[in-house]
Amino acid sequence: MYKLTIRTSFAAAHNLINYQGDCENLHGHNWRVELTVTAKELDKAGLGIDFKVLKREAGVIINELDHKYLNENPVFHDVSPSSEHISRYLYQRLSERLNNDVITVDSVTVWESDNASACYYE
Ligand SMILES: Nc1nc2c(c(=O)[nH]1)N=C([C@H](O)[C@H](O)COP(=O)(O)OP(=O)(O)OP(=O)(O)O)CN2
Ligand SMILES: [Zn+2]
Repeated sequence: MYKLTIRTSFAAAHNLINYQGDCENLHGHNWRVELTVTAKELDKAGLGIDFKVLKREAGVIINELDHKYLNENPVFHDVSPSSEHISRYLYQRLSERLNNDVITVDSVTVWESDNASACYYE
């Protein structure tokens, strides 16, 4: 088995809901996202999956969040747009697009600062 990881990022605004403190107010982050997939086997070029494909597929989903107010996204209407929920959302969307007989999304880690991240995996 192989684990492959790509990194990307997006900038967005949010406010936590059902939270008491500064973060209930509108503010923003430059979130960094790490996507890790497992590959059962390699192709003839020695690749589990081309990093270009991972970046492209992650980009499709990330672009929907980039420079947006996350609380306005229907996904986060009833769910606070915490790093935990963002990582779970990205995991689910990317699993739909990438999982096949060879490739499985392993985890999505979302960093909201240099020192704080949330990782979702199943
Ligand atoms: N488990 C989580 N905790 C917090 C989340 C989260 O998504 N998951 N989010 C926040 C807020 O988004 C907030 O913006 C972060 O605030 P804070 O930790 O205070 O970040 P700062 O960059 O301001 O760091 P400090 O140096 O601690 O001021 C909060 N918690
Ligand atoms: Zn925040």
